[in-house]
Amino acid sequence: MGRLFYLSQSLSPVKCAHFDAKQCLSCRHIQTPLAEQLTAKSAVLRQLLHGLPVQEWLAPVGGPENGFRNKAKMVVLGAAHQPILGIVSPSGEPVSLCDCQLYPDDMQQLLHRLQLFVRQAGIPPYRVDKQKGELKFILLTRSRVRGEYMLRFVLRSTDAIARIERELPALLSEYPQIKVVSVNLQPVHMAILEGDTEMFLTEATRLEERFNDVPLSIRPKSFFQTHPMVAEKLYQTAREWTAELAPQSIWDLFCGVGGFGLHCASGDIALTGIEIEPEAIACAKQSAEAMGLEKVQFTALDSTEFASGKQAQDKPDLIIVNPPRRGIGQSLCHSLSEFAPKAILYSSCNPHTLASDLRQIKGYHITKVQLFDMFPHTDHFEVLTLLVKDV
Ligand SMILES: C[S@@+](CC[C@H](N)C(=O)[O-])C[C@H]1O[C@@H](n2cnc3c(N)ncnc32)[C@H](O)[C@@H]1O
Ligand code: SF4
Repeated sequence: MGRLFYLSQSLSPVKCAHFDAKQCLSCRHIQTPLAEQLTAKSAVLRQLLHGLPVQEWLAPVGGPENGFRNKAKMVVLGAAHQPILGIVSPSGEPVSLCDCQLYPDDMQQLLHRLQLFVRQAGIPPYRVDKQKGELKFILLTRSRVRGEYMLRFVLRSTDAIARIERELPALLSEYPQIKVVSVNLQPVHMAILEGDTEMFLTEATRLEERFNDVPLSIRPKSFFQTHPMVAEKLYQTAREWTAELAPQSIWDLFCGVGGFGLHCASGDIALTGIEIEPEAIACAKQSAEAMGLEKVQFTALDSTEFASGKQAQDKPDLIIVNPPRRGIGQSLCHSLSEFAPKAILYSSCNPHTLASDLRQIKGYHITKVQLFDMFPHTDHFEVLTLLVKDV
């Protein structure tokens, strides 16, 4: 593999007091310098793709070692008079992670302020053991381009909404960069993070983001990449590889809010984006409109059904797939082999399912593989792979 490419170089490990105290073990490799982590990830990837001929291994792409993460999912713990936003440690104690260094400084500051907000509003944290209390999680997402926030309260019932609304004006005047506030109702006593009902407490319902020159939107239920700096490079790379192929038409399957397709499309290229979550599709449509793209169609559908259904008759030159961790599976691998587009661009956050899917797609050879370090300090990473049809 070529030289590592970093936005910032670091040879010494990052220190995290919570990790050292065994309070939070999420970053299991945080004591290893980032460059070494990436070398180890590259070795894992090579091992998993062993036996698959790869023409070119490109240099892995990394970012800064902290301050990169745009999304915080905080469990609300403690009591109404002393709430804690964080996690339950492996030894069972509540730990505040408002100072987690993965978040930018301004986000850490806001998390501390939100801890105070919960206290001032007097909202009782939900107690899993007693099945009592109201506030389960606080979800905070930051748009990098504008430094703006989407704040979501996950509540057991509507009982605490009046208390949130009472304290909200003071919070919003102190933090005008909070643009979207909503309540998500999750009434079930289960480990799931959020429920179906979303109630907005602000007029705005989406956060504006921009990667490279592409405007993107973040809505409560739309998937969005959590490492903007590396995601931006991932999309840009997909765009450059696509330009070399000069396709007339593209499918972007599992398109989310459209990041890949919108980077790769242009006025001349027809783009079809397919995604299961309607909120994400609404965002993608809005971005396409803002970009003035006309030959674009985004539809909320199951990707596998779409690819195996009648609508699949107009076969594209390029199919982009960016599935969840489970991969695309046998049926979609089969459909891709049958459609036989000129090329397939597969971006994966799980190299295990990627390796098994690649072995099931027939009639293609892998021309490029590049690792993107989207999840520093963990075992996870993103991989972009280009498959070109055999002649
Ligand atoms: C890893 S995310 C990628 C999203 C997008 N490509 C991006 O770059 O942000 C996977 C996406 O697949 C969507 N998804 C999950 N199952 C799906 C299915 N069966 N058909 C279509 N989309 C699905 C999820 O909602 C999610 O938006
Ligand atoms: S998630 Fe934050 S607090 Fe936990 S180990 Fe990583 S850096 Fe430390």
